[in-house]
Amino acid sequence: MTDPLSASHEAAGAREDAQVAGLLNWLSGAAILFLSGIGTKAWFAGHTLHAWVLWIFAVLVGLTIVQFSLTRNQPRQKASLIVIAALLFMYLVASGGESNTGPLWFYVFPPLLFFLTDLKTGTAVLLMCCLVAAIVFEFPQLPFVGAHYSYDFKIRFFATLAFESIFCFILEAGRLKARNELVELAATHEHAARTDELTGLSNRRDMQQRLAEEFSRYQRSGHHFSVVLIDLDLFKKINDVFGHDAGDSVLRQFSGVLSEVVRKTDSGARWGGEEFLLLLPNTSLLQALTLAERLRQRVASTSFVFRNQTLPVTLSAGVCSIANSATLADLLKQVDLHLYNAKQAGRNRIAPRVRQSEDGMTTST
Ligand SMILES: Nc1nc2c(ncn2[C@@H]2O[C@H](COP(=O)(O)OP(=O)(O)OP(=O)(O)O)[C@@H](O)[C@H]2O)c(=O)[nH]1
Repeated sequence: MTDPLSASHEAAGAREDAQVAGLLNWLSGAAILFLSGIGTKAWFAGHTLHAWVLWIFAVLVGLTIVQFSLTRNQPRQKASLIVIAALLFMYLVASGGESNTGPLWFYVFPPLLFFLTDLKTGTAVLLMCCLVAAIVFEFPQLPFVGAHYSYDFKIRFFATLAFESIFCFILEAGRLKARNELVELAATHEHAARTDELTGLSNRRDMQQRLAEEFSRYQRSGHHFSVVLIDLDLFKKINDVFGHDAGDSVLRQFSGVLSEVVRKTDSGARWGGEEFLLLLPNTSLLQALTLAERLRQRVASTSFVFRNQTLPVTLSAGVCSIANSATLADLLKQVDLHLYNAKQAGRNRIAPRVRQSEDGMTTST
């Protein structure tokens, strides 16, 4: 049977992905504006090559937006942005940018890295870039290195960068911890709102949502589904004779049997007091009747025990397919009517009944 808790986690994950996608686009747009603007300034200051390099980086960032809109692959977009940012900062350190101010942009790198990737990868990339910066600082005669930095600048640059990186790391670790706790809490609350406390099955509210989703899927794709409305027989008697705790125990034991009998794709919910509703996707009326009958037999042959006393438990059920109903409300009305007929016919049975005709065809009445 489908698990309401994993559904809550999936919903939270999808919401977060959508938020990150929006933020990434905003960030990329801002980066393009900055790079184009500073490139233009460099152009007018006579630093033609520097201007072209910055514009090329602006185009590369633009390409990551195009890449994401075509593939919807967020991890790949993030990886591309990390590579672009690392190359840009390396270029700024090696060339010195305008008036040797290039390394100042390096301070943008730590928070950006921790936003784009996890703490471990972010730290690894940051250390690697710092190593390259240290080599550039130490060996200004290397090819592609056009900047010379003073000893004081180098010391202060690494000291402040180390301070900023550690600070960013601690903040990000705290943010992640708080975020995980919040996601867990939200999922727990959402799970509680969808679950019946006594049996652990979905509650009526969750089932109504599932029914609405399945009905719109049926309208779109034409895939049939069926429902089974189950009522435990003479349940009041169990409560009266054995006590309310015994009744609660029967409801829990029955839920266990129900979960064992139905398929993983089916959903079962506690519909009301001692009533349960099964939603069976891609299931015809006859298939649903077969499953309901199997469940009835299983319950009738199971020993429900409470404090060493065996309790008499049987069920009656109504079954209906969406193929025989115009609307969801009509489906629920019909299945309720079938349940009523099963009760009227003497309980411990399923309605409509299945008949084997002379030509071997199976029909329901
Ligand atoms: N122990 C327990 N009993 C419940 C719970 N919810 C509903 N009930 C009881 O279930 C009983 C249902 O009784 P009825 O509606 O008369 O139905 P029934 O005795 O099952 O008779 P039929 O449905 O006609 O077979 C009532 O006594 C309710 O109090 C619950 O959560 N725990």
